[in-house]
Parts: sequence; structure tokens; C-alpha cells
Amino acid sequence: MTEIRFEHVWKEYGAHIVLEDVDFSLADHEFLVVIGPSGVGKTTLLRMLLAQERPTRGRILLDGQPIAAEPTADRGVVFQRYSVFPHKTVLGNVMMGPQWAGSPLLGRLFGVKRKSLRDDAMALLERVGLAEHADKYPAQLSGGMQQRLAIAQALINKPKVLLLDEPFGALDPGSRRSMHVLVRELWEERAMTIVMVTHDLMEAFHLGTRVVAVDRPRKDLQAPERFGARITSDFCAKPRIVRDSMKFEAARLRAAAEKTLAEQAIPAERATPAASRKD
Ligand SMILES: Nc1ncnc2c1ncn2[C@@H]1O[C@H](COP(=O)(O)OP(=O)(O)OP(=O)(O)O)[C@@H](O)[C@H]1O
Repeated sequence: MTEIRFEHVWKEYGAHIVLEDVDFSLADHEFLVVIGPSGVGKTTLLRMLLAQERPTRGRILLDGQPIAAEPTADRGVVFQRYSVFPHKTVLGNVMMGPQWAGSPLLGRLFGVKRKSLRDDAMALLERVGLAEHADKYPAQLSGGMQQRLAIAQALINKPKVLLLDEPFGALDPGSRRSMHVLVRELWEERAMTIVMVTHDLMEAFHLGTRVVAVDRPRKDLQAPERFGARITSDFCAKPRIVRDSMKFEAARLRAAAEKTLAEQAIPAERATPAASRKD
């Protein structure tokens, strides 16, 4: 369960009001897409969710609790530009975060812990289609592959919330489409809440279950910094359970029902109607 609540949140840099009175709730396992003009404060919104920035007024709650002051493992992030470490292999990149978290002095785990982390990292690389590239360095990967790696890196800590800041902005249309499929599948499989920023409206409505537009409803041309942006439109883009997952859920329920029936199966001789029994 991951519910996010922005409670009358403001963000100001000195006299510059970036966001004003942003107030909304996000249900568990929502795929929220934030759209809006350049410079309006979309990334600032994400950075506050990540705890890289603090609201100047109001507060942000995660499952009813104010979010931690520091970025924590329950929130993963992927940025537009490849945020992977060039001197680490693909596998090393995925293992790096948990290694530093588990061993702050050495940045390296040993023995069973290392093996378990390596297995998890390889499983994740398999899932994002990079297992066979585990020993390569990021420079040897295409842009789309680097973003797949960044996603694996963000998911290794099993975050409850995944934040995506224009993650496909630098990709060609083909890679973009395959990333859409991957992210949507991961969102369903892992039951995460996703908050994504994009400039691409098609992408927003294709991926999101909810799309919010952020803009400045009041404008002062003499002093553009006088008014901040807030949520000006809020669209329910599509049901949270999409058709494929409904099919999957139906198949799962059917299999469970069949299994239960099989377990409770009445022995054949008892199931035979009394009238037709020979004895
Ligand atoms: N640390 C900071 N100090 C001062 N101003 C900042 C800081 N960070 C962001 N801003 C300002 O906040 C405003 C919103 O920036 P932000 O990056 O959130 O916009 P955005 O909507 O994500 O833009 P884009 O779509 O172009 O990426 C900008 O005017 C920016 O200059």
C-alpha cells in the first residue's frame, strides 16, 4: 500500500514562487503522469517526492507519514539522461546501491549476502533484457539499453514508488515504444506507484492511469515569479487494471479455483450417483 498526499504544498526559492498550493492525493498503485510547460515546476515536484527538496509550506505524506527528510530506498528514480556509472559494469551498476547501503565503508558485500544480491541483480537484468550484457560497460550500450539499466538500478531496492523524470526523452521512437511496454509491465508486476514527468501528451495518456497538468493559472507578465504553478487539470486516463492484467487475474483465479476443486475432489466412487452404483 502506498498512498501519496500533497497537502497544500508550496515551493519558493527566495521571492520566486515555483509551486503554490499543490494539493492532491494519489491512490496506491497509480501511474501518475505530470505534464506542463517547460520550467513550470514538474521536476521540482518529483524532487520533493524524492526528498531532494523540501516544501517551503505544506507537507508531503507517504502512507499517512511525512516523507523522510533524506532520500530512502522506498523511492527509486530514473532521469532522462543516463544516470549510470560509466566505470562500473552493467551488473556492477545494479549491485552498487545495495552494496554501499549494506557496507557503507567498503561498498562491497561478501559471501552469502553478495551471492544473494548478485542473483537478484541478474534476475532483474534478465527481466529488463540485459542479462547477456552483464559484463559490459555503459559506453558499450545503446541509449535504450542504458535506460533499461537505469530502471534495473532503481528497482533493485524494490521501491514502493518509482519516479521517472522524462525517462524516454532522449530515445528514438522504437526504443521508446519498447520502454513503454517494459515500464507498464513492471508497474503491473511489482504493484508500484509510479510518478512520471513527460512533455509527450501521447505518452502521458498511453501510460498513465491518471494525468495531471501543472501550470500557472495566474500570470504577471511584469513579474513572472510572483505566482506559482498548481494542478490545473486532472484526468483519469484509464482504469488501473488494464485488460491484459484482467485476463491474467481471471486466469489466476480460474487456476486457483480448479486447484481448490481438485484438492476437495470427492473420490470417484462417492461421486458416482447412488442409483447407478452396482453394489
Ligand atoms: N535550486 C534551485 N534554485 C532556484 N531556482 C530553482 C532551483 N531549482 C529549480 N528552480 C527553478 O524552478 C523552476 C521550475 O524548475 P523545474 O526544473 O522544476 O521545471 P520543469 O517544469 O521540470 O521544467 P522542464 O520541463 O524544462 O524540465 C525553474 O524556473 C527553475 O529555474
